[in-house]
Amino acid sequence: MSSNHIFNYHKLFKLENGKKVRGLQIAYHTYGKLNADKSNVIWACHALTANADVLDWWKGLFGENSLFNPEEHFIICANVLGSHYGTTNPLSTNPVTGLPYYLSFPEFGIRDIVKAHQLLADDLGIRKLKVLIGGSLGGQQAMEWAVSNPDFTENLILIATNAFHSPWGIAFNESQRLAITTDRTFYAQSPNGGLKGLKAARSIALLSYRTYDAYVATQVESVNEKTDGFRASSYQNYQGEKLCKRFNAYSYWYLTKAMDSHNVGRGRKSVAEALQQIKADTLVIGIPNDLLFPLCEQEYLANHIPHAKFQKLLSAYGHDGFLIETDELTNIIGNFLKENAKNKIVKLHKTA
Ligand SMILES: CC(=O)SCCNC(=O)CCNC(=O)[C@H](O)C(C)(C)COP(=O)(O)OP(=O)(O)OC[C@H]1O[C@@H](n2cnc3c(N)ncnc32)[C@H](O)[C@@H]1OP(=O)(O)O
Ligand SMILES: N[C@@H](CCO)C(=O)O
Repeated sequence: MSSNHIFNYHKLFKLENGKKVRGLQIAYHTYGKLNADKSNVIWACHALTANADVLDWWKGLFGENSLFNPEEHFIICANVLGSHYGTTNPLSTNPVTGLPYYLSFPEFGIRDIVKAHQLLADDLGIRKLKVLIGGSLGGQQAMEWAVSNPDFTENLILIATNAFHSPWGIAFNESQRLAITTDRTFYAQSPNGGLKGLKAARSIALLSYRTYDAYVATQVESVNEKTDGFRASSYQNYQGEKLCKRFNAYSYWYLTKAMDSHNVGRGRKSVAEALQQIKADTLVIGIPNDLLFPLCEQEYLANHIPHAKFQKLLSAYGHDGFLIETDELTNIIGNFLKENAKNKIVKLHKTA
């Protein structure tokens, strides 16, 4: 049902900052079949440390018998530039030197990720998306794509994301990079370089992805006698180690930089004017207790994207709720898509 592929781009890939990537490779998954009129494409953009296998990390929303299912839809998810999961990244071999890039990898931004995915879409002959969806860094990509190519997407779903990364978000990312650079092995430039730092970085990041209540619900002690060895401590260690087993510090470094530089207003008249370029029917979803991407950021999006709808997603988890609350997301997004389809039929009848 799922197939994973590699797209090779044979020309030089020019980044927003003028630097170039030679031999760009994009790892992507597809599920289901493209229908005859190519009107069933769902494109999912992944967040910071996920991969192209959206049926794995977003199960419940994506999968057999789910809202986005391969029986009905042609689902595409591509691994982002700089990530650990198959797309060109700092551990890839630089064709010019014959050596891995590590810290010589060029800095890139959300626009470069989107530009790469547009090349992939063009190569696949995809002219229109039925749905473009993403949360967090995935939402930043989906938004940038809908701004830079407004006719490409029919329905846009933006979850727990923002129009430009906030000083608060940048400060969290910088703290994580500081943790990585205290690990001197980061500069040794080997595949395992900086892993102790990465462990600390993930521990810091989790504090922004979760909530006080989530820690109380899962990590509270059952006895009063403890003075050390707390569950919450072992949880932070475990989560840090878990990421180190599946990711690398260099990709993490560059991807947090890409998130920092996200700003749909750069090089355009303003952030508001950029958002007004969006033509897709848009649903913005915010999580009220999201510490990292607070609700005011999604309210701003909904107020500036033409005719956007806004919905709250309740979650005890905070920001990471967008990956976890798939039943509620199914309800909210399913209703939005049904309503849109109904309105389009009514419009067609009126104009007929
Ligand atoms: C190739 C790949 O593997 S990609 C993996 C997919 N990852 C992604 O897509 C990135 C996005 N995903 C995520 O960020 C996360 O997976 C989320 C937000 C969806 C869920 O987070 P999780 O870490 O799975 O859930 P949660 O915070 O409840 O932690 C549960 C884990 O912590 C462990 N744990 C819980 N409490 C403690 C504790 N006190 N001490 C030690 N370990 C603990 C559990 O045993 C469990 O371990 P497991 O993951 O090995 O089963
Ligand atoms: N938990 C997400 C980041 C939060 O958007 C990830 O690891 O990709």
